[in-house]
Amino acid sequence: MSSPGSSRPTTASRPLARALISVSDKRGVVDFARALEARGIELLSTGGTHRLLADAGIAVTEVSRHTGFPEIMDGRVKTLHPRIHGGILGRRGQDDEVMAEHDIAPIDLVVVNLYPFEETVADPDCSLNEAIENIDIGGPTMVRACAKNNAYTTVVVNPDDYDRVLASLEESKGIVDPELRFDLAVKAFEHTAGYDSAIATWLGRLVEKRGDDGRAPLPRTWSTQYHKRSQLRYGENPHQQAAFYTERDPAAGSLAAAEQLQGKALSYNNLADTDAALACVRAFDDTACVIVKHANPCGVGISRDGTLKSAYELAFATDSESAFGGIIAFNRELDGDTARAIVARQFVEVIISPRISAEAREAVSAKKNVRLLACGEGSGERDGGFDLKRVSGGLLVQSRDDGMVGADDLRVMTRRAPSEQELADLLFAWKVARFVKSNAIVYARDGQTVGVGAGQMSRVNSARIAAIKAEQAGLEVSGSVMASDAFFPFRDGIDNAAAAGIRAVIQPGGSMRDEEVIAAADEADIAMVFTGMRHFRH
Ligand SMILES: NC(=O)c1ncn([C@@H]2O[C@H](COP(=O)(O)O)[C@@H](O)[C@H]2O)c1NC=O
Repeated sequence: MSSPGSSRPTTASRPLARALISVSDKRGVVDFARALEARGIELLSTGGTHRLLADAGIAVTEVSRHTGFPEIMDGRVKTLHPRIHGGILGRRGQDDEVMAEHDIAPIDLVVVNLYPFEETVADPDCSLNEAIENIDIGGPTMVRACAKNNAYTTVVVNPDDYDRVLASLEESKGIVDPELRFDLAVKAFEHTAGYDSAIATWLGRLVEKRGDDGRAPLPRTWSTQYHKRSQLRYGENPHQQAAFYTERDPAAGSLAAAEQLQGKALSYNNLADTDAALACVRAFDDTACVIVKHANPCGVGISRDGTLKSAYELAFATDSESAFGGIIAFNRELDGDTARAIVARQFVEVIISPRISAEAREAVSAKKNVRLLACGEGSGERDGGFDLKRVSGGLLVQSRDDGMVGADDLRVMTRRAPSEQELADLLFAWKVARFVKSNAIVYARDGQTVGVGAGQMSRVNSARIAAIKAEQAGLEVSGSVMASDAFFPFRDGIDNAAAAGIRAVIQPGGSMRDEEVIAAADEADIAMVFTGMRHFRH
């Protein structure tokens, strides 16, 4: 660990003599306080924490007794007193005289965690008053003071760190190691920064105008906190620096919550592509497999016989060339049969699945470099999630594209309505198209992608590429359906599809030339439905 541009404080400390404990999250605090007491450390504490410790038989002095000033205003003022803050902030050796003059006893350890603001406002019915009352003032003030004075004092904001502090006290004869004090101080500033950003974000929504759609407005300032999970070898390219940051408590089923069971360290591109694969496979209720290459699905399959292997084989068959070195995602437990089929057939960078069977683990272990991830069950997302995109000098923020359409949302625009099978294929192709970079064209049949055309500047070219892919794979376009992530600006897209034998089309509609496009479909006896929803993905 190194701190740029500064030397690490190593000021010699006296043994820790006095601690102040004031916690909302009371997990583990009784045992911790008891261990401090056993070391002869004097304990001070605020109302609720004091009651808990005293009831447990621990010798503890109430802060109000220590300051000679009662807790007032329903706890709004408890620790905001010079005898507390002077005791925390005094520079040992330098401020001793002034401390003695004002009868301020040094406080060497501050154990504080804050009012649960985020948990409180997570309730959609939380009132402004409730939110305001859950803004902790005294806690962050002590935390910041103690973190600032870490040359002499120790601050603990997370119960998970109690053991580290006790171990250090044990090792260094009652003095907390300076490296640990500094680490805990930085953690404390991160903690208060995250706390304040949560407050600013929640309140920052209230000062912005609610849109016509009735949705809660985006906050005035964007300041979400992410925590460094791992330093990556490099970014998208070897000359780029990179790291993986995650939410404090990632949702179950998310990439950030996934456990890596084997394989090389995940790279930046592995993480980005795995996220794309996971998002796509999660869109399916049926047993599905998605293979992603360079952020686009190159093959998607829905099991025809209930086995995961069948889903994988269909996905692989769409574009076996691109699947080489790809990312494979499943929405069911990875079983031994499927794992064996993968490792026997192809080079794969990452396999991710909610759960991995012991047999599958054994099969993949033959290829020790393959990264095997279990992400757990769950949607992987929390409501109200946003996509962020850096632009020069700014940040674009949008709510996630989680718009779904079902059979009832579709408008049949052509003389011929899709058959039941065509309708199922259309909905499948539409789900896949949502995860393909624009312009996206997906040909599909019987729960299998037949060809995927991604990321082209012209929709017609995406359609051509999808056809080329199908031809290369030896899959029949004739009789398939086509999904387009956005409307067809001209009838040529439909004319080409008709020439290739496409039987049904799903697209948002909304072009100036929709009538021409519909006429082209009618001329070819193609059934076409409009979703009324676009899925651009840039
Ligand atoms: N007002 C104060 O002076 C004050 N001092 C400490 N607190 C908070 O009071 C909580 C603990 O309260 P109690 O020990 O009464 O359960 C902690 O989350 C702590 O951060 C305060 N509360 C809010 O600001």
